[in-house]
Amino acid sequence: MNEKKTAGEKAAEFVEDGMTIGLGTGSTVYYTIRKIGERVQNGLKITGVPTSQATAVLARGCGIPLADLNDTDTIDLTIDGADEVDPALNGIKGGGGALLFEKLVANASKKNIWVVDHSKQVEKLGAYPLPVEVIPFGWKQIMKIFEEKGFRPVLRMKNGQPFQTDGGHYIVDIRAGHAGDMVALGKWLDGLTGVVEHGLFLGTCDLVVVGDGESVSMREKPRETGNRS
Ligand SMILES: O=C(CO)[C@H](O)[C@H](O)COP(=O)(O)O
Repeated sequence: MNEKKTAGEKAAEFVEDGMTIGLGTGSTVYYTIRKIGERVQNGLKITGVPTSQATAVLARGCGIPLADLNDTDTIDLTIDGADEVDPALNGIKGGGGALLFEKLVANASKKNIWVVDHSKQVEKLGAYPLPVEVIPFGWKQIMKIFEEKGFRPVLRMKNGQPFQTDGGHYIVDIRAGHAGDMVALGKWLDGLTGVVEHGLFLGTCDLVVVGDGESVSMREKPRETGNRS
């Protein structure tokens, strides 16, 4: 069973006529976008706000009308993937390198749904390398800081060159498993000069749709979960 497909397609059912929809990036939300595209061909009227160039190309190919985030007042719903999700629906994102635009779109959205296969569910965040988006100037200085903290940083590469995000930045993947307090880690990263964004999405996700074997399950954010960061 293709769990990414079942989860991705299920989430497309939450899209309603007239909505502005944030379109995430990755191989799971791919199926959501394809399904939304089918519904658009059958008369559904929505506007999509893409979180990456790759998603814009995909959505355009599916016939979904698009708008830039700057030309959008409110996003009703964003559907996106994730690399790890804990029981409180906090997560790590950015495995595909689109974390900055994904977080901007997510923060502008009334509701956020994540689509994942069952392997993405974890008790505790941090086994997955945490992507940190940094400016190219002086990136080695930031690597040094991460090394001193024991985060074992790795500059993400593509075809022998540093991977470049759609925003023109680099990504350093760090091992944050031992950090424990992810809220404190997120705040520390937010305060580091040269760091543009990080892949900790805390309090962002309202509902996760999980492909699990033959079935799909859904979990809502527990009420006590705090603010987005
Ligand atoms: O954050 C992301 C891209 O920046 C993706 O949503 C995340 O990496 C999950 O991708 P996939 O569905 O391909 O496993």
